[in-house]
Amino acid sequence: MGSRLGGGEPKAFAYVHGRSILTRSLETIISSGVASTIVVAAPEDFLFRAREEIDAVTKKWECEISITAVAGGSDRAESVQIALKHIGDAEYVLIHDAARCLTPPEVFVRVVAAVRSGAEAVVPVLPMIDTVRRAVADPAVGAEPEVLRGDLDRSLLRRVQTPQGFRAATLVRAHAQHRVDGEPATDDAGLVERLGTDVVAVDGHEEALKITYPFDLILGEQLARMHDEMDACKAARDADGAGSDARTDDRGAPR
Ligand SMILES: C[C@](O)(CO)[C@H](O)COP(=O)(O)O
Repeated sequence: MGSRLGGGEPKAFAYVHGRSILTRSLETIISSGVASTIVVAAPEDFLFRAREEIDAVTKKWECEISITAVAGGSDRAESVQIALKHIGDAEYVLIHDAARCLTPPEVFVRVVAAVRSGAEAVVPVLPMIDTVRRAVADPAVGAEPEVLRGDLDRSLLRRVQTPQGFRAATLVRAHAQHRVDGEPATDDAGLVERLGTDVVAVDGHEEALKITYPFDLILGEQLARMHDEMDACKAARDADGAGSDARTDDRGAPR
């Protein structure tokens, strides 16, 4: 729902330099060339809107891959479980946060290469750059204020992004287990890890930021503007130069 972003509607429909977060995510996935089927899990009341955006993207890209929208569940895990019922007999599946709509296509390609070469679960990661400490309630005063106890060794910690890639059967098994144990989880790779399966890390990308708070939207807007302007410059150059591919921009997007 994107309540942390504010704005009163699901964040997938917030605009980032003229295109919605959902549209930008779909376009990136299409341009990465890795997907044969895309399933969008959207809040039930916004399914119509999601389908309108899907239709527009499909038309713009003359896209032949199947893109469907399904009503999501009450939380992230339930939405993924519902979406997994719509992937047909796919051998591999990627789970992506629409909110990471500026993820460069190369990250999708890296994740898919790793699952194709045998990893059961793959996540893009970045190093920790801040000092990280554990917060505990101050026993002297109750829950607030919290006090900090002990450094965590940041060289051993990673910031985990999406798309997260899986052998489909492994992810289905992880979610079946989750339905039984009910342990909270903030991502899919965490569920797979609970099966005792290794999760492999590949390089993530700073531009794959998760648009969560209003500040992220400001940052995303600037990044998107920069990319869109670069694409427009390239288009203009291509249009000037005979013989070059003037039909697509830097990311391969149709004009
Ligand atoms: C999956 C994720 O993006 C990995 O960092 C993150 O856990 C999603 O968190 P959210 O609270 O569901 O946005």
